Amino acid sequence: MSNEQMGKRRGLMLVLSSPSGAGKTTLSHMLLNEFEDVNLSVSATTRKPRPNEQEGAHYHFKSVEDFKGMIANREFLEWAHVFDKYYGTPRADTVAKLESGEDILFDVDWQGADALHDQMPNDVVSVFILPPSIEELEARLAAREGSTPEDVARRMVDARREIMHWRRYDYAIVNDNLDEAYQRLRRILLVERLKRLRQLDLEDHVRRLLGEA
Ligand SMILES: Nc1nc2c(ncn2[C@@H]2O[C@H](COP(=O)(O)OP(=O)(O)O)[C@@H](O)[C@H]2O)c(=O)[nH]1
Ligand SMILES: Nc1ncnc2c1ncn2[C@@H]1O[C@H](COP(=O)(O)OP(=O)(O)O)[C@@H](O)[C@H]1O
Repeated sequence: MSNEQMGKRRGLMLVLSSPSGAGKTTLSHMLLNEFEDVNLSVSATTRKPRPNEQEGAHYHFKSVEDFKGMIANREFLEWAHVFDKYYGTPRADTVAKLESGEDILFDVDWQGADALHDQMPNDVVSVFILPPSIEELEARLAAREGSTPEDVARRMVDARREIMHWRRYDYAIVNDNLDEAYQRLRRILLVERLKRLRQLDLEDHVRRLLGEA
């Protein structure tokens, strides 16, 4: 069985975190463009859909009552109350996607990353994206469309707080040269797919090797 003929595999949960401005969105888009079997996690939320948003594509839209019922039934891997709305990662959807061999990309802060790891320790692969320097991080934030000096200053305070948690992650990538950083990210994905526990055909393969089938 060569790598190209790799059999059925269990998907993985690729959890990316970074301080705002370090390049997480840019790197995520590159990965989603290259790999059609990697998709962004679809959260549930109590906020109203915007005109261009479709149920199940961007979010699963829920009433507050339904969302609270789902919390009580432990239907979320993790959830949070943000800007007066609820957001959460549905457990059953996530497990079904992993079982169908799909990789799921999560763009969450360190607390979300921790919660996902607690619930799914064998499925989460976590990566922290670091900026090359504090000056460069500030320059990237300032260069973003619509950013104000107050906004940049606030994000820089938040950035230091987020960076302090970098040791919790399996991998860290310094996003200096974008192409180099992306190559590292895709190598992490490709090698993690080869983990023994994710190659679901191996048990049968080895049984056949040993003449036990
Ligand atoms: N814990 C948690 N936070 C989430 C989830 N989905 C979105 N968020 C957070 O909710 C906030 C709003 O999400 P965002 O995508 O920026 O905005 P929206 O699409 O305008 O609602 C951000 O801080 C996200 O990190 C989720 O499934 N779990
Ligand atoms: N390696 C890089 N070199 C230079 N600019 C970058 C690099 N990576 C990202 N950027 C730019 O920095 C800004 C912030 O990146 P973005 O992906 O939006 O960050 P985040 O999602 O972490 O907040 C964007 O304008 C993006 O084009």
